[in-house]
Amino acid sequence: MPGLPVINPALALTDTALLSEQALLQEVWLTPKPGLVDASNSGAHRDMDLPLFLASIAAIAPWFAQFVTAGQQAAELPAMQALAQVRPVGIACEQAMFSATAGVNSHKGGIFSLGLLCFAAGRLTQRALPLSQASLCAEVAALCRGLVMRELQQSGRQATVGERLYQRYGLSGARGEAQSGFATVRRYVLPYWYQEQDASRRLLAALLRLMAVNADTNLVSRGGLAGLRYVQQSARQLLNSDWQIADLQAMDQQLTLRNLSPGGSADLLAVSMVLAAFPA
Ligand SMILES: CC(C)(COP(=O)(O)OP(=O)(O)OC[C@H]1O[C@@H](n2cnc3c(N)ncnc32)[C@H](O)[C@@H]1O)[C@@H](O)C(=O)NCCC(=O)NCCS
Ligand SMILES: Nc1ncnc2c1ncn2[C@@H]1O[C@H](COP(=O)(O)OP(=O)(O)OP(=O)(O)O)[C@@H](O)[C@H]1O
Repeated sequence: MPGLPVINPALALTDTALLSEQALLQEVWLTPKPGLVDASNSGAHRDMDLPLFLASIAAIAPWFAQFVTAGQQAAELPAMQALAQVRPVGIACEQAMFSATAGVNSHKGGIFSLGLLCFAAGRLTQRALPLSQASLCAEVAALCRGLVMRELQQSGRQATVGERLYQRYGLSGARGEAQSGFATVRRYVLPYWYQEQDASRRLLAALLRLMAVNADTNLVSRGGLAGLRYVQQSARQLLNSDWQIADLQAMDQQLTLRNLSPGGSADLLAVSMVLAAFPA
């Protein structure tokens, strides 16, 4: 696939920030992705395309090292207090994204999840602890302990999509997934990572696995619970078959027609790519 950058395994143990940037690049170039922005089309999106995503990634990329540094600086704080140290960095990074995209939300979810991973990596390395899928996910879970209760259950706020969908359906979205230590990624994606030999097919299979199970608030905000169910069932059907690229292209058309975009699963695909670079 033209333009698809490849993660250099030699970086895996040393640079979570660089891995995060490469994961975002790989995610957006990966084609065909149902309903999402990719190299062929903008899926269900009318306000975004590949050049906008590349501009957004260029704006976000320098922040990943800031998340790692913030983690190193907050290494000695108890996990529950450390989250407050990373949030201003996350918000500044979101602002850099919105400046680069003229106000379009291209990567809010990705910034949140990858920012937490980078912050966790900084905290662990500063304490001379080994980086692994298990240690990174446990650290993110510890950082986010109580987040869903504080920000979604108790606050009662309905300012963002995620806050509204929690009040309405009890979906905890990106916060819930982080608080669980990326349980969806650990349970449904990483164990099957090397089942596919071809790099691009491996990523597409991982995306299908995510779409089959993830309670993606992007899908619910665009198509209600029926939209979420539709995507989960379509992905499950493909996973139970000998799926080919043409099947993903057909699914792309169906999701685009229905205005459905699994943005949360795209974010978790990037998280999966970063984690897959580390030992279990
Ligand atoms: C928590 C955030 C994502 C709030 O957004 P919101 O309330 O709309 O939440 P919601 O979960 O619905 O979705 C946000 C985005 O996450 C992604 N997402 C949706 N569902 C899921 C899911 N199940 N799992 C993972 N990601 C998901 C989508 O891309 C979506 O657009 C975030 O914007 C925030 O609080 N930002 C402040 C910066 C910050 O705290 N950073 C800390 C670490 S960097
Ligand atoms: N390739 C991709 N294509 C589309 N969305 C993606 C992609 N990769 C990640 N995402 C995630 O999807 C989210 C954007 O989804 P969406 O545009 O549906 O949200 P929104 O802007 O809140 O809603 P709307 O467009 O309905 O106003 C981003 O936060 C981003 O993290």
